[in-house]
Parts: sequence; C-alpha cells; structure tokens
Amino acid sequence: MDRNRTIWTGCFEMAFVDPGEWQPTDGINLEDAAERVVKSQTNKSVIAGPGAGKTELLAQRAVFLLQTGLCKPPQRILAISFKKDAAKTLKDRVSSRCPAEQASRFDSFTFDAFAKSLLDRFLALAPDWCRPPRDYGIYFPNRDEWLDFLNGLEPPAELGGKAAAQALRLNRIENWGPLPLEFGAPADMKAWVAAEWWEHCLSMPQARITFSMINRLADAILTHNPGVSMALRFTYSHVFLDEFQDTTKPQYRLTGRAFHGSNAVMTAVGDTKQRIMTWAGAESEIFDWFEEHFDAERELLQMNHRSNARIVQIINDLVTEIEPDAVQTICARADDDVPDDASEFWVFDTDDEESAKIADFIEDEIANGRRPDDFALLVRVRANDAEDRLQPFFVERDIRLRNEARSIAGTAIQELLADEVVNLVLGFIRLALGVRGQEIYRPVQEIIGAILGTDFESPRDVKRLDERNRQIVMFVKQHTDTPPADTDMEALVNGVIEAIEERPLRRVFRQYEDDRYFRQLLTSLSEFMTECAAEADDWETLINAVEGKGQVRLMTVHKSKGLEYHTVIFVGLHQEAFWSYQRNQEEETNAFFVALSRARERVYFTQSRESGATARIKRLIELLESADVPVVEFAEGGDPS
Ligand SMILES: Nc1ncnc2c1ncn2[C@@H]1O[C@H](COP(=O)(O)OP(=O)(O)OP(=O)(O)O)[C@@H](O)[C@H]1O
Repeated sequence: MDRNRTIWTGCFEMAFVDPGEWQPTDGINLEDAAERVVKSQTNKSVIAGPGAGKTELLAQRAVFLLQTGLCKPPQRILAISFKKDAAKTLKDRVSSRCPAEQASRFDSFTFDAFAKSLLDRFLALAPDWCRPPRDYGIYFPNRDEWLDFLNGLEPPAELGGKAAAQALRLNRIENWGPLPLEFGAPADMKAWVAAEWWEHCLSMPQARITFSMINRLADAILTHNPGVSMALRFTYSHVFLDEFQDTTKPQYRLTGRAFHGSNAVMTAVGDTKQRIMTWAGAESEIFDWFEEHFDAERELLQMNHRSNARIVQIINDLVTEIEPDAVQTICARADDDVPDDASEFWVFDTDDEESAKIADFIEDEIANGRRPDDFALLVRVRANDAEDRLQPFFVERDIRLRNEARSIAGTAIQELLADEVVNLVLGFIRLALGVRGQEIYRPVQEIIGAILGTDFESPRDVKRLDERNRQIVMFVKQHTDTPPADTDMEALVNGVIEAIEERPLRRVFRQYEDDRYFRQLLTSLSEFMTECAAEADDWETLINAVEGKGQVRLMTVHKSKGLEYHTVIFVGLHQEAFWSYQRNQEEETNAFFVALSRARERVYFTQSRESGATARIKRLIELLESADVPVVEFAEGGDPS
C-alpha cells in the first residue's frame, strides 16, 4: 500500500503518511497502551512510572499527528510542560523527526510561559482593577517580603483584624478564586488581603506580579472574553499536558477555560509518585478531575525503558513498601548487563571525606573511559551550598562541576541553556565553526523560517532563508576569527540578534515580548560566554563549556525531573536535607523516588554524619534496606570498613 497520501491545505499540496501505515521513529517500540495513546483521537490520561517513556510518547504522538496530517495545517499542537528544559526536550525530539514546516506547528511551552503569552497578547482585555502595565516585571516574593507586606496592613476589625490577616499564607491568597471583572466589597479576610496584595504589587515603582497572578489574569481574560478562547480553540487541534501530576487548581482551571468543551483532543501524562509540587498547590485528585471533566480514558504504561534491572527492582521494592497493591514496573532492558555495584549507600564521618570520595570516584571512572556528563550529583535543597562544599575537590582533580542553579546575571544556568534564543545564537556559532549536522541546522532553519514566514514548499522562500542564514554565519565568523578570550561576547550576541532581526524574532516567540526578560537573557548569555572564554583556547571548547559538555552536573531533585544520567549520586541523605520530612512524608518520599529513578545504570546515596543524622528519616533508610542496597561505611581516609 502507498504509505503517502495527499492533503490540500488551501495553498499547497502536502504528502502525508497513512495513519494505518505510520511507524514510530528511532527504533522505539511502543507497548500496546502507548500505541493506543499515540494514535488516539479521543481524550486520554496516561499514568505511568519513571522511565515509562511518557515524554517520548508525547513526542511520538506529535510526530504521528503531524506526519499523518491528522493535525491538519494550519492547525497546531500545544504541549504544556512544567520546566523549560522539559519543554525544550519535547520540542527538540519533534524537530529532529519532522520537516521544519511540520515541526513549526508544534508549540511547546511551560505552563508559566503559556499563561504569560496569553496575558501579553491580550493584556488590554484583562479586568481594569488588576491589569498590570505592559512593562510589568515578574515577582518572586520571599517569605520576608510577604511578612513585611502583612505587617504593613491595617485590616478591618470586623473581618478578624491583624491576627487573622497575619495567619494567611501567600499561596492561599494567590490561589483564591477566579478574578472578577469588577472588585466589590471583600467578603472575608482572604479576599481583603488578596485585594491589598494586588494593589501592593501593581503600585510598586515598577509593577511586578507573580506567575500565579499571571495565571489568574490569563484565566480572567478567557473567562470574560469568549473570543480569545475561540481563537485558541481554532489554533490548537491537540493539546498535551506533561507532568500532569504537578498541576495546581488554578492551572487546571485555566486549561479547562481554554479547552473544555472544544474539539481539541487532550492528552495528559504523569506519574502520581513523582508528585513533588504539593507545597506549591499541586492537586492530588488532578487525574480524576481530568478524566471526569474531559471524559478521558485512563491508560497505564508498565514498562521502564530507562533503568537496568537492578534499579527497576529498587524502584519496585520502594513502590511496594509505599503502596502494597501497586502494579510492578517491567524492565524493558531486562537482558542488559548490570554492574555489581549498581547501588550503594556510602556513609562518612565528615563532609570533606564525603566530597573527596565522590570526586575520587568520578576521577577513577573518567580514567576508565566514562564521560563527566554521565554523572549527576543530586541534592534535596540548596545546590549552591553543595557546590561550595564539593567544588574544591573537583578543581583539585581538574574535573568540571557545573552547578545548574548558579545564577549568571539573574538567570540560572539550566534555564539559560533551555532557552530558544540562546540555543539559536549557539547554533549559529557552531555553524560558523563549520560544524554540520541536522541537529544543528534544523532548529536554526525552523526558527529563522518562522521569522521570515518561509513557505518550505517554495524554492524562492527556501533560497531566501538560506541566504539569511549564510549572512548571519558570515557575521559570526568575523568574531570567531579571534580567540574567545579576546572577543567582546556582548557585541557578538547582540550582533547575532540584530542580524536575525530582533522585532520579528520577538513577535514569533511571545515569551520575549517582555523586554526586560529578553535583555536579561542576552546579558546572561554574554556574561556566561565571557566567563567560559577565560578558560577556553578555542571556540569549540568555549561552546562545549557553555553547553556543559564534559562537565559533571550538580542540581536539586526538583531540577532533575524528566532528566536521566548513567550514574546518579544523591548527595546528603540525612535529616537536615529532608527537613520537612516529618510534616510532608509523602512528598519527601516522592522526591527521593524522583532522584533514584533518574539513574540508568547506577545510583548511590551518600551521608556525612557531620551534616546530619538519619534518625528522623529512618523510613527512607529502611526503604533502601528493604531493597537490599548495601551500606558502605567509610572510615577516615576514605577506605570502606
Ligand atoms: N518505547 C520506547 N522504546 C525504547 N526506548 C524508549 C521508549 N520510550 C522511552 N524510551 C527511552 O527511555 C528513556 C525514558 O523515557 P522518557 O524520558 O520519555 O520517560 P518518562 O516516562 O517521561 O520518564 P520520567 O517520568 O521518569 O522522567 C529515554 O531515554 C527514552 O529515550
């Protein structure tokens, strides 16, 4: 049978694959439930354990819909994730498998970026009383700022006075009901404080609002302007919701407002045991709500494609301990070799011994052929403190340790490298260095094509696109002729943006409508490049350093979500790191679960008694014992005893 068929899209003819003939790409085998989801034309919720291929499933589904024309041009697919790098991973996987015309109809946003793009586009339609000015900034208030705000209030006695106001937490205020078109008299203390909070944020010298406020403004715009919802519904025929377990009630409300009752086919995927955002309001009933409201059918995936048999066994043992009736995960790699030391719990007396052992271990592994990027050091909290403690030991051994949370001019390294414009600039530098390959050229083409409005079926348009790319590469080459350390990185970065043309770039990528955010990104990129240039003799070394190639990663468990590494070392398994364990056992156990399930081949846990004991997290230690993870005691000097 002919695998291709033709669809008239109004302006040109396109070849599509017959849905019955479509096969997954890149040697991916889909289990039955996964295949049903990939090809589904009805709403589905997918619950599956770590490494089940949830993200991969969404990427395959996007490719299926685009290649078969079931997402019919000019309609688009909207994918919503929680982290910037998760959104980028999804986008990259689709881009690498589809022609630019198809991939450019796949919009991958974080939830925050989706809400912000709605607000920025339709700001004028937000209710008057809570509408920020166009140049509003993003606010991340800390506890002290919130308490200072509460202290400055004079709440009405009839609503409970100062004591009642001061008992309120910020996230209760932020999650308080939908925003009305007009603000009437506050019915209770929560509403009164909420109104004061809006006033406070909007009347700062430069108005600043939180992402929760942005979410609620976007919700209000959709609620009060049915035309905006209609536009969204015309635009998107399919909607993907990744890491759905971490969705909050307001985020769910926004999703519902945008797509409930529409023809968009919804797919929500997640893992209830990886729910680690309850503190931020993640709803424990979210899958049940979704299935009820969107009439979605639940599918369960059983395989784990990531980890070897030993790690899957630990995952299963843990899950059984937590939930005796839980369905066991099946290891898709059951026939692969498993290292003898696939999992251990290393215990030290001091922090220095712990740090030295970790650095020694990685040094030996690198000497035996492993790459630094195979390793991730995960910590529960405070990656910056862990960096201070570990870095000297890595420097001594000439190994680069990259703290993904380190801020460069206000942007965390991990965020910076997940950004589209940053990757575009780096892509052009690679092209200028003569690096070839679809993985570099394709995203560049897709973005510049979107900026120029390229019709990929038109030879004239494609020629114009190639010419523009050539000009930008020529511009970059003028800089890459000098050694990185002698280059003005700010001039290079700004020059590339100018050559791309800033205005259309920012029109295509709505997240850059916020001028301050855009400028900050460019500053962060040029500062980071300048920093890396100090130790790079040539441009390739520089770009590798910026992208983190040849570096050991250090990050918090939260930032490791969705990622995977050959060897994971969870540093600091003690009660001080899990300080809220006794109050939030479920969430903290889930965080522990997320950490260990990032490992493909080996996972180690370390504890230094100097940093903390384990009495208050005994249950976590017992979970490791029940999974037969050996405890290795290191006496002074680093030798196991
Ligand atoms: N069907 C499949 N066949 C082979 N490999 C797969 C398949 N699905 C996923 N993989 C691989 O398994 C790994 C885990 O996939 P993915 O990240 O999509 O899982 P996930 O369910 O989203 O994981 P988590 O929730 O733990 O972050 C990746 O390396 C991916 O390439």
